[in-house]
Amino acid sequence: MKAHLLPSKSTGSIHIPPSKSMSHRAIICAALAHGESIIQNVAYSKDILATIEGMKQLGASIRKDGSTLYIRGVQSFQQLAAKEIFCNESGSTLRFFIPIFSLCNQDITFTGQGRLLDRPQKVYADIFHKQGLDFTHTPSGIHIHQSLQAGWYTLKGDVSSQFISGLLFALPLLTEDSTIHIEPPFESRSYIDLTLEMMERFGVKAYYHDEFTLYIPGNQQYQACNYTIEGDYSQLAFFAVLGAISDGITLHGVTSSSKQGDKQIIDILKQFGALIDTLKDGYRIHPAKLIGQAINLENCPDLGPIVCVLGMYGEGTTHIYNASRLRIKESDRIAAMEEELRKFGTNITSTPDTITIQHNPNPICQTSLYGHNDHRVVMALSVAAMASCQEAIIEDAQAIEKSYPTFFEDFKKVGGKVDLL
Ligand SMILES: O=C(O)C1=C[C@@H](OP(=O)(O)O)[C@@H](O)[C@H](O)C1
Ligand SMILES: C=C(OP(=O)(O)O)C(=O)O
Repeated sequence: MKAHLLPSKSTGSIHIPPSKSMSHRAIICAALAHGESIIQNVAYSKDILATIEGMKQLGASIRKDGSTLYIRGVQSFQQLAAKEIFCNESGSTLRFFIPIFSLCNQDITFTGQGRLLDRPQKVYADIFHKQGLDFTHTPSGIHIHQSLQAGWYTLKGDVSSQFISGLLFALPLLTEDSTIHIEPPFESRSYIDLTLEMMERFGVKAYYHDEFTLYIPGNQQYQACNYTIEGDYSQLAFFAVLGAISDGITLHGVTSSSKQGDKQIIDILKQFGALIDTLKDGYRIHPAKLIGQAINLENCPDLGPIVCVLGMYGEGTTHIYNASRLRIKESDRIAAMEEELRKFGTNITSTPDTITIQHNPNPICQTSLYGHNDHRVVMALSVAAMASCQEAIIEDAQAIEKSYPTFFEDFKKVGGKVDLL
C-alpha cells in the first residue's frame, strides 16, 4: 500500500487506541487464569491477533464480541492444539510465549515472518542450554521440547526486556521459587513494571529483591479478572508530536497515571518547549517554538522514530542516546530514519547507539519515502511529511497494520489529507 499525502495542517481531536503492550499482557494472563476473564477495549492489530491465536493453540477459549474478549483460561498444559505457533512479526508474542509454551513439555516450533526470526533470541538459547534443554534457532523457526525449570536465572539487561517478561509470566506456575538477576544496564525497565502490574491484577506476584533482582514465588495460579485496556502512549506519541510541529491537536483516551514508559513523550515535548494542557483523559498540545534536546531512550525505545522527526523540526541539535535496541526491531530503525529523513534534506548521523539530528528549517522531500516494513517508521514519516506542508508518497505504508490498523483513519480525523493506493 502507498500513502499519498497532500499538504494539510493538524486540527481537532482523536481518541487514542488501546495499548498494544497492555493488551498482550492482559490476554496472556487471562489465558493462563482459572475462570473466565472479560477484557474490554481490545484493538485487533496483527500483533494482538498473533497473541490471541497463540493462546487459543495453548488451549484457552477466546470469544470475540466487538472490542471485548471473553477468555477462559487453559485447564492444563496438555491441551496444546498445534505444534507450530505462528507469531507473525511480533517480538513480544514470540518472547512472551517461549517460556509459557515450554510448560507443555512437547515438541513446539515457533514461526514468524519479516524480521522476526532474525531478531536476537540468544538470551533464551543460553538459558535453555544452561538447563540442558534443547533450543534450536534456524531462519525458519525456533524449536523447543522441554519445560524450563525453576531456579536462578541470570540475563543480560540490554538486549530486550521481553525475555524477562516472558520468564515472569511462566515461572510462577512452576512448583519451586525462582530468581531472575538482570545484568546492568537494565533497559526498557518500564515494560517490566507493566508485566508485574498485569500479573498482580490476575493474582500472581513477583517482587524486586533489589534494583536488578526479581524474586518469583512458585506454585501460584492466575485468577480470572475483568480488565479494560488503557490508551497507548506509544501511539499517542505520533499525534502529540504532530500537534506540536503542525497546528495543535487534542488527544483523548489515555490516563496520566499510566505506568507506560512511552508516557515520557509528554515530558520530552515539554523539554522541547511544547505547550501542553493535561485533560481528564488526555492532552491538548499547542504549537510552539521547539528547541532540540538530548533525549535518553533507555526506557522508551519505541519513541525513537518520532523523536527523530521532532529533532528535525526543533531548532538547533537533537541528540538521542541509549538507542542501540532500535537496530533490532522490525527494521534497523536508526538506519531507516537516517535514510528517510535525509530525503527531506535533513542532516542526521548516527553511531551504534546514538542519533544526532540537526534542525531542518525547510524540509522538502522530492522522492518517495519508504516504510522499511516498520509500522513506527511509517507513522513517523507520515507526521514528518504532513508537517512539511508538501505532497509526499510513503511506500510500504501497510506496515501500520502491525500495531495500528486504523492509523490513517485517525490521521484524517486530525486534518491529514491522505489517499491510500
Ligand atoms: O514488553 C513490551 O511490550 C515491549 C518491550 C519493548 O521491547 P524491548 O524490551 O525489546 O526494548 C518495546 O520496544 C516493544 O515494542 C514492546
Ligand atoms: C518493537 C515492537 O514490537 P515487538 O517487539 O513486539 O515486535 C514495536 O511495537 O515497536
